[in-house]
Amino acid sequence: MVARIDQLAATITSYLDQNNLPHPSFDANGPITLNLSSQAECARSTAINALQELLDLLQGPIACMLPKVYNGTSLQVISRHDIARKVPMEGTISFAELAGATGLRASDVNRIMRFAMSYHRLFTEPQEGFVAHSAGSKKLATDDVVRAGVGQSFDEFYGSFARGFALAHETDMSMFDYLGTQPSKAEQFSKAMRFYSAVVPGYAESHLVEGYDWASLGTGTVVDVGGADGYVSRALSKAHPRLNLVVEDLPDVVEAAAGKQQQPMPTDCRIRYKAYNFFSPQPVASADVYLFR
Ligand SMILES: C[S@@+](CC[C@H](N)C(=O)[O-])C[C@H]1O[C@@H](n2cnc3c(N)ncnc32)[C@H](O)[C@@H]1O
Repeated sequence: MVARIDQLAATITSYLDQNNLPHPSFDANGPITLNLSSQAECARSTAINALQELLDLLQGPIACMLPKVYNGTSLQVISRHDIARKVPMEGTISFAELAGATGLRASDVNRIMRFAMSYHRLFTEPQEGFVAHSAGSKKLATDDVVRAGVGQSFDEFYGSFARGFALAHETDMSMFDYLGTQPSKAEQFSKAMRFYSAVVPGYAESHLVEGYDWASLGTGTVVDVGGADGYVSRALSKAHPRLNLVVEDLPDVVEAAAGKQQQPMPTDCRIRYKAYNFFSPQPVASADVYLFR
């Protein structure tokens, strides 16, 4: 399959070269479309299908079942605050200036923009802390039809997921309040979180456990905010038994989790459970880490 993709890419490249057309690029001055002949266009769509199949094969059958639209928050924010038009056509603007222009916090702007850069290939960061356009973000800034399409998809449709849940379930409650009234659905939600971490490779808690220098915290305190039944904290505690862990979640979840803790735990495990609503002030002051995932 890879040889076939190579061959198709060569067909496209040779058409572009022969016709003096720009090669695909996310650079701010890169082409938005390739203007291919019907034969080269056929090579392009065949290559895309083959690459998609290769990607699916490498990601495996579970990833093929998962929705692709959960990661729309950065596009929602970019659209709602018209960020593409706040970035200059030439040159850069700092994250801090973008924060000032949008009224958002600089740390939020930083995370949202970097996510859009890596996931959607919108904007670039040519110098640390400074944003410039990519081909996609420049198009978003200059084409009101593209802006409308992104706004409709991510500010209107994506933004109504929460209310959509309430309508679908004929309730005025938020999803988590609703789950609190439906034990079997709450159990499904809790298992679904295990599904993501145990079955979907990129979400495994091992990345969190192995990706940070937890040992440097010694007997420090880690608060696992919205920690569900504490499976992430248990994995952390297993690898770093000296850590003190506090799992915080809504009362129903904590109650159910505490019930499960009758199962044997490692004797040196230091995990406490605390009922807490994260829209209220944090009750555990001065922890070393507040974990939110
Ligand atoms: C997406 S799950 C993530 C669970 C876990 N942190 C993980 O990494 O799998 C979100 C968690 O936040 C909890 N949660 C939702 N609203 C909350 C609130 N207002 N206060 C505290 N926890 C909340 C849910 O009960 C759920 O366990």
